[in-house]
Amino acid sequence: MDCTAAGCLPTYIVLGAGKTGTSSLYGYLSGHPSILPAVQKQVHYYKYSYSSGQKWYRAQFPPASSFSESASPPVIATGEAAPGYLPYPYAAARIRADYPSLSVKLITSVRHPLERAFSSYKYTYLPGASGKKSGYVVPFATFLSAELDFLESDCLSPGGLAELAAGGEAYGGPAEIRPRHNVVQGCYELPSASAAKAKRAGPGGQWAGIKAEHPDAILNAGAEYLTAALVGRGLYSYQLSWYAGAFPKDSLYVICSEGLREDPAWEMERLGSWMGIEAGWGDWGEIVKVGAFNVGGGGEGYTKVTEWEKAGQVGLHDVAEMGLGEELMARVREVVRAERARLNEMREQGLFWGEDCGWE
Ligand SMILES: Nc1ncnc2c1ncn2[C@@H]1O[C@H](COP(=O)(O)OS(=O)(=O)O)[C@@H](OP(=O)(O)O)[C@H]1O
Repeated sequence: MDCTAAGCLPTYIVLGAGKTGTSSLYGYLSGHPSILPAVQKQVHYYKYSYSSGQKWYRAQFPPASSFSESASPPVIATGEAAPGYLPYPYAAARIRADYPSLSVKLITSVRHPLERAFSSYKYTYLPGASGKKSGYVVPFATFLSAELDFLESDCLSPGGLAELAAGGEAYGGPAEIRPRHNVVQGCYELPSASAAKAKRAGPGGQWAGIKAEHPDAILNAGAEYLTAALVGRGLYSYQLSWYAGAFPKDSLYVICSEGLREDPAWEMERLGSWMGIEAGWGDWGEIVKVGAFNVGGGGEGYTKVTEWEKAGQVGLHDVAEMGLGEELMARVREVVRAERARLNEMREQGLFWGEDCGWE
């Protein structure tokens, strides 16, 4: 471990994309006797608090005296999970700069992009969840359709916003790991010259048609960073490619959130052994019995645990409830198929550990 008088750097970091099961992942890891939690799940250092400095960051984790390789069981790991790291290439560059020996273990969970999008949408816009602003509540299908148009025409097209925003100030990292696509920032967030160049208003360009038709549409309710890119955040492969470029192949572990729902003990055993946690040191089966974290979102939902019996089909929504017509559903499936194929291609190149998530 990298410890100084100021404290220890985490041995693992969960790179969240938002709404992909990271609260459970962090909750289970923190439940193991060989892994100590941070002072809070969402330290957010590499996104919001980098200017606080590394001394501050080290103080977010237990001191060196808390770890011992000779204890029984050994206590050898600590870490944090943040929903906002994966989509931002500057987070990859910052993490790399903080770990010159590239020794940190990077874990991310990916979830069926449609389920992820609906979870974000519900969390922010549905009555009760949003309730923050009054106005026209844009149906999920309308958001999706507008975003798919935008992805095709402006964002992912050759020379589009995602490419234009790769590198440059938004990134700020070394040239050799410069991303080829910066989807979330480039297409949804930067009020940049690149957006103007592509003749979009940006940010919010994906909503141009919705704004014109419904001037009272609620667009920026609450966690806008989660909802501006309902589909874009689920294009994990583009985001993972920065980490794959910045770290050795065996530093990255990708877990399917569907696996974490269906057989959490097995998933955690596999992940634990990749992290160097030996089988006899703790009982993952017992640890995951606690339930599922952050089901249905809400406030600081990442600390909320729902017993498995009450959680129902965690992370599986009724497609009928989403209100997508056949044509839109077919478009979504095409995007999901392409994303699954890109992830599998990276996996086959040995870029990260994990399995095909089997998304349809
Ligand atoms: N064990 C397990 N396996 C798979 N999926 C799970 C699990 N536990 C929680 N969840 C679902 O993950 C969603 C919350 O994700 P996050 O914790 O990453 O959200 S956040 O971005 O930190 O707010 C949230 O999805 P929704 O309920 O659809 O909102 C959780 O239900």
